[in-house]
Amino acid sequence: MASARINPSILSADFVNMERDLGRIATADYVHVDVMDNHFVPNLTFGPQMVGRVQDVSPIPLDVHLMIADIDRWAPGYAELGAFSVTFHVEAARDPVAVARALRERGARAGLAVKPGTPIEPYLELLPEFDQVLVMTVEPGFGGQSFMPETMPKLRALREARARLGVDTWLQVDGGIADDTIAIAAEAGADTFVAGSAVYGAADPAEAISRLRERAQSAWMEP
Ligand SMILES: O=C(CO)[C@H](O)[C@H](O)COP(=O)(O)O
Repeated sequence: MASARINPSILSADFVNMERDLGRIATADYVHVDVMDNHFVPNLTFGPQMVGRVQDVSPIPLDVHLMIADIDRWAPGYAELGAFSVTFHVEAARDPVAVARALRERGARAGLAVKPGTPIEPYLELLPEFDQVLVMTVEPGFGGQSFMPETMPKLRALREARARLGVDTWLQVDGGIADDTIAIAAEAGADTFVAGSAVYGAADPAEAISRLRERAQSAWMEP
C-alpha cells in the first residue's frame, strides 16, 4: 500500500495567519479545507473567495470538504478553483452521481462524505463514480470532538466493496484523528486521515504529521 495520507484541517489554523499556518503543514499530503455554511452544519467558516486564496498560497494541494446545503449548485465552482479534490455530503445532494461527474469534468477528484448516522450500504455500488469516500468520525461542524469508533464498520464495508469492484477509491476519515485513534481507523481500512487539533495543537506540526503517518502505517502492517 502507498504511504498513509495525512491531511491537516485548517479549521484548527489561525484564520488571520492562514498563509503562515499553511506553511507549517508543508510536509503533509493535502490541506483539508472545511467549507461550512451555518445551514448544513451549525458552524460557519469561509466560501470560494477564501478557498481561492488558499489555493494561491498553499504549498500542498487542496482537499476541499463541503459541509454546505444545495451541493448540486455550488460544488462545481470549487473544482473550478483548482482544488485537487472536492468532497460533498450525500445528505445534501439531490443527484450525487451528477455532482461527481461535474467535479471530474472540471479536473477535480470527486469525494462522497457520509455523516456518522448515514448508512454506507446504499452507496457501495457507486464507488466507481468516486475517487474518495469520507467517513465522518464525528458529527460534522466542529474540530476537537471525540472519535466515534462505531463508524468503523463503514470502512470495512467500503474496503470490501472496493476490492470486489476493482476500484482504487481512497478511504478517508475525519474527526478526532490523533495519536491514540489513527490506528483504529487504519486497521479498519482508512488510507487518508484528516487531523485538525492533533496537528495544529502540537508544538511541532511537522513532527505530529510524521508521527500520525507512522502510526497509521504501523497499524497496516500488524497481522
Ligand atoms: O470536518 C471537520 C469538522 O466537521 C474537521 O475537519 C474535523 O473535525 C477535524 O478536526 P479534529 O481533528 O480536531 O477533530
